[in-house]
Amino acid sequence: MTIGREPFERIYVAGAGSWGTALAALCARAGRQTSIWSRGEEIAGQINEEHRNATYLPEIELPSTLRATTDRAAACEAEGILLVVPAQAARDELVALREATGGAAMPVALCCKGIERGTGRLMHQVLKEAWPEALGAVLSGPSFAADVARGLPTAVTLADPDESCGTRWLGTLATETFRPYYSPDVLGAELGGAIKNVLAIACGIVEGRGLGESAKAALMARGFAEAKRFALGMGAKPETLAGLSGLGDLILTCSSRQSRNMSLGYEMGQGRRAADVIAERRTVSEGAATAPVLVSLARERGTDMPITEAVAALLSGELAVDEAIADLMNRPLKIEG
Ligand SMILES: NC(=O)C1=CN([C@@H]2O[C@H](COP(=O)(O)OP(=O)(O)OC[C@H]3O[C@@H](n4cnc5c(N)ncnc54)[C@H](O)[C@@H]3O)[C@@H](O)[C@H]2O)C=CC1
Ligand SMILES: O=C(CO)COP(=O)(O)O
Repeated sequence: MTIGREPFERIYVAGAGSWGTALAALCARAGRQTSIWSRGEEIAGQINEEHRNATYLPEIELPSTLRATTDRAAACEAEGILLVVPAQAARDELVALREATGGAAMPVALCCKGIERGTGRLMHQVLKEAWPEALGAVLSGPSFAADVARGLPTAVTLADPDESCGTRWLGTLATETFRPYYSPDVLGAELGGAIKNVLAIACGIVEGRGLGESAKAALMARGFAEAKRFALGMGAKPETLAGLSGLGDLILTCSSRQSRNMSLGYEMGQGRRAADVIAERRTVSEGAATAPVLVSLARERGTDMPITEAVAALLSGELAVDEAIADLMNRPLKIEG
């Protein structure tokens, strides 16, 4: 396998939130001709004129070569697209991009971490339906936008069923401080990223409620067990779950209140209603939308996911924190696995 040959030289980033902006800055600094699409004129103007995204990544000076636009026609010039809108907005964005590019066979790296409400589809399945000609890949792993934008060392998974396209993505994204590893396992990479967001809410609740470090470690380990149970049942590979996009991202997101999911859980643990916390934020907490969908999928498949069930019930207000803890602790004793 020859890694990193023939990078995509022209990149279009769909979404100018924190992660889209960080990835666009990464590509532009690596010398790629990069355009970033924003829904709003204000952010596009700021990026072009002040080289800053004051709303989503205020402390970072962006490269002056990065061009922002509100016109999806810019995607026609690209050799590769990074999709970085919230998971629930992915389908509409992909349909619009397909129209803008005339249904081109475009490499599209899916960077959002979530499962679609209503359909239970993963992002690569949404891509297949919304833009069947596109060549899908998944970029996932432990990577806070602010860390990547600052150039702090980061390693992630780039999953692509097509090895030659995958190695082109590696060559496109790799820098001295950003290290993508190739995997063919799109399903595993996506599931790890989507499920860890739900588990991070649970860890935040434990921290916010002051239940201690031992409880948090137990939750992470049992959370990982249920993530693995579900993902392997769907056909994901165990090594992907144990890797950067699975265990790696679970550790990061559960450990830091920099995570929007973890901090949402923290506020819930402090007694606030999830809906109130979500309503006052500008940024997305993907786990809140993914939790109920994941519960439905797990029930359909007969997979036991007690922590995910508890998070969904806490988010909807059906259950109080202390009741959820008591339910989890009083389950029948069983063999670990
Ligand atoms: N921020 C991070 O550190 C990381 C985020 N991600 C994932 O990237 C995805 C995007 O997250 P962020 O950029 O952090 O979110 P964000 O909350 O910082 O920004 C969201 C962006 O999406 C846009 N947006 C919102 N609704 C939209 C819609 N209906 N149609 C089109 N655009 C819409 C917003 O205008 C904004 O530009 C999420 O799935 C997240 O899990 C993945 C890795 C790291
Ligand atoms: O996915 C992330 C880090 O890898 C970011 O997590 P949050 O969306 O919870 O902030």
